[in-house]
Amino acid sequence: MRVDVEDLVVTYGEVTALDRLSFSLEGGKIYGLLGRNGSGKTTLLSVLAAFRKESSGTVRIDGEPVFENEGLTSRVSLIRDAGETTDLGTAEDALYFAEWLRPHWDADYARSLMDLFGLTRKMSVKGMSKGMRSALGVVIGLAGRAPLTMFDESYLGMDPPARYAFYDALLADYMEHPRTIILSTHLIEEVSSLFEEVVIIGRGRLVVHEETQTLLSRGTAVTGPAERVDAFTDGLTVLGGTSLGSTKSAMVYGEIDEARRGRAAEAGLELGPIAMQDLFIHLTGDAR
Ligand SMILES: Nc1ncnc2c1ncn2[C@@H]1O[C@H](COP(=O)(O)OP(=O)(O)OP(=O)(O)O)[C@@H](O)[C@H]1O
Repeated sequence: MRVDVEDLVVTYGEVTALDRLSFSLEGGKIYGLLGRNGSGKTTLLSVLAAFRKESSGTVRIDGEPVFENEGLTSRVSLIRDAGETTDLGTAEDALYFAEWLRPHWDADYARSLMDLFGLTRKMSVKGMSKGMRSALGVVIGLAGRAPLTMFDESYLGMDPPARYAFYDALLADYMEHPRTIILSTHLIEEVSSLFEEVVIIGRGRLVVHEETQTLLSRGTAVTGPAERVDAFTDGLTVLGGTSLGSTKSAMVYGEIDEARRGRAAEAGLELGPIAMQDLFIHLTGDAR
């Protein structure tokens, strides 16, 4: 599903959570939504899911306004950090409700995901651990197959094996049933390989919206003898670096053109990729 956000403002009393935010997602991809604490990610996803009304600006999904649009309710799913369920009833009740709400619900798939995460239908939601609740939310989010499915740090409560099982399941199911998926996360390195595009927000504003590969191509690790690395990176934007003996590795932000690449090779320097997390820290460092 296509998502268009234009000049979106959301305020809570004196606090401006989203500040004239604009971007468009063409849909049919897995998107990463990144931002530091309080940057507005949850607020944005809540508006996209029609849980919250915009103060001003417009939000459209497949060209339709979102708020109080009943036609979109079954097609848009937001799984929040504590899962999508209330405290009441059992896992079975939660699955039953999700099946009722989601026209694309796949009951067999839900069953296999419950097994994967070690959940049983008779468990009371109230008695579940944080990780189990998150896993139940993930089951509901995946098996619902909503054309726009959003996970708001929904899997943070899960332990690493469960999280990796979620990433694998998500990718496999997305390949079979392509849809628009937005993942908000702080675990950037764990999930960044899933993202086709990344949206980074800071202080309620857009910092970057880019294809993942394009964003990653902006960062380069320059490694070699310390004094040659320093000479090569002089005048470039250096994000940070590490040294081991006389060898140094510096992280550079910005395009390195062919001529410079040639000079690096002549100087015996190695050029390699840097992690998305490092780019994120650089891009959002003072954007709180
Ligand atoms: N219900 C609320 N009432 C008042 N202020 C709120 C409310 N919800 C969010 N805010 C404020 O809006 C801003 C954006 O918060 P939001 O939860 O959307 O950010 P976030 O990027 O999801 O943060 P985090 O990564 O910490 O979960 C913050 O300044 C926050 O304090």
